[in-house]
Amino acid sequence: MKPIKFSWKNLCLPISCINNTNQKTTKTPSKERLLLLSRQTSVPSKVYLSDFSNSTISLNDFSNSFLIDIHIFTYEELKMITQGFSKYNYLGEGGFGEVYKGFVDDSLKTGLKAQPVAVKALKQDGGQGHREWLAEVIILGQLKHPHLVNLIGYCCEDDQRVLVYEYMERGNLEDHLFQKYGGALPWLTRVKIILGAAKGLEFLHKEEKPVIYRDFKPSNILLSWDFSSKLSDFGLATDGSEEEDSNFTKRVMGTEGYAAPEYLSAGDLTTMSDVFSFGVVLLELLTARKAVEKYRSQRGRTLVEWARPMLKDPNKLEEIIDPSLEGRYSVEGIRKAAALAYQCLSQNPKSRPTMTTVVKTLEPILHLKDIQNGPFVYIVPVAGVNEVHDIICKDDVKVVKEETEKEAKVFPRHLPSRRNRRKHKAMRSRAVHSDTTLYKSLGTSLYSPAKEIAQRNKKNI
Ligand SMILES: Nc1ncnc2c1ncn2[C@@H]1O[C@H](COP(=O)(O)OP(=O)(O)OP(=O)(O)O)[C@@H](O)[C@H]1O
Repeated sequence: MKPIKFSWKNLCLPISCINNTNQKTTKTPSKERLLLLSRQTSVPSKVYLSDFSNSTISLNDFSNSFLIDIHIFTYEELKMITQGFSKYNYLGEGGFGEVYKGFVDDSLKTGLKAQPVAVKALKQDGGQGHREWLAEVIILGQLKHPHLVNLIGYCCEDDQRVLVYEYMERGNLEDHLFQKYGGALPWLTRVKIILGAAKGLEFLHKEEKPVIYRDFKPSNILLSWDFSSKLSDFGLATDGSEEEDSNFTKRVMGTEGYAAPEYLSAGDLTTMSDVFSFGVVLLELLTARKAVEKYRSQRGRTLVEWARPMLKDPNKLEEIIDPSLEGRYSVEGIRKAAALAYQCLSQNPKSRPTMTTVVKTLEPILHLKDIQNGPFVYIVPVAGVNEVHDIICKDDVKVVKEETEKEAKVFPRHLPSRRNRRKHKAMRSRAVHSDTTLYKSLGTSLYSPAKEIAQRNKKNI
């Protein structure tokens, strides 16, 4: 069930639209600044969302010198690369509009790398969509980071507003976490995903004018082939420059179940609101339960209300952890992550950690080796060694050996029956493959990245 969304997408926004010449302008504070910027030829300055409010200046009016590597497409070009927005290229639909896969190369624009792209076309329902589109262009056009989805270009033609992003092979986290694709996400993959998203948020918060993302949730976390995560959907983000417009900042926008209590009750929007939403997503990753599940009784309606009291109690914690992990996780890692979620979900924004602290807390969890029934134990038994040998390296084998010896000492006489052994193997195999893949992608001491790159080039991924 889709959570209710309250945003510009369903509220009318009293902000000027670009190219809207009928707009009544009571003041034009930024017009001069924008004209000045447009004439700059050397080092481009940053522009902020407020530069466009109450202004009749459009993005097209100045040379986009402030945007980094952004291409301007015509609507015809986008139609061509998506084969006429064909249903075969359809990726999905959000509040902004429909998303289609396409392919670009330098025959379309000089210097454009050959790559698949995601083309997001604004619904033609007028109103707030322009502001969302503009926020994406202004913010993602100027901020580049490995954990923010890369904006490749845009189209602004008559009423058409379209965004072109790098294509993310594995879609969004929501579909993986809530099992649209089947199979549970392994523990280390979850940690890798949430750490990447945390780094994206940290980067936004550390900007000179901190960017508040405002819509942190699994469907806005996109995943690449190796489960690297990137934040997308900056339509609700604000760069803090709109503070003076109380109508704008006090209006509550976001997605039900993720918004911070002080923002919901008083409209107080700070970077700590994002930290609260981050805590909700971390909780979703630990429990594989949705932030809002309508079928629950009124008392425990939200995930936070239900789970937060159990996060600090090691005995109760086990009760809320995603059962499909089947115990294959680091107990220490789970405890640290749960304690972190607890802090992020504090009612008092001042008690929440900054995203820098969040990143520092999560990073070591990725390297904890106390994974129960983990991949290292699996690959030793007689059957199956050869089949996984190709995907492991020397150091893996060393760890495997140590783990096996440790196990043999602790449980010398309780070997599993033949039937159970087989069951065990089948249960583990999924995690073995995925977590070994993850170690590879992390480039830890367990894996040599050069080998992977050579393999990928061979497969032409
Ligand atoms: N860059 C991308 N690469 C691959 N798939 C994408 C990309 N951007 C969006 N999608 C897919 O397109 C669909 C719609 O995404 P979109 O971001 O518009 O909405 P949403 O985040 O699902 O919902 P909402 O707008 O309510 O937040 C989703 O299935 C998403 O995974």
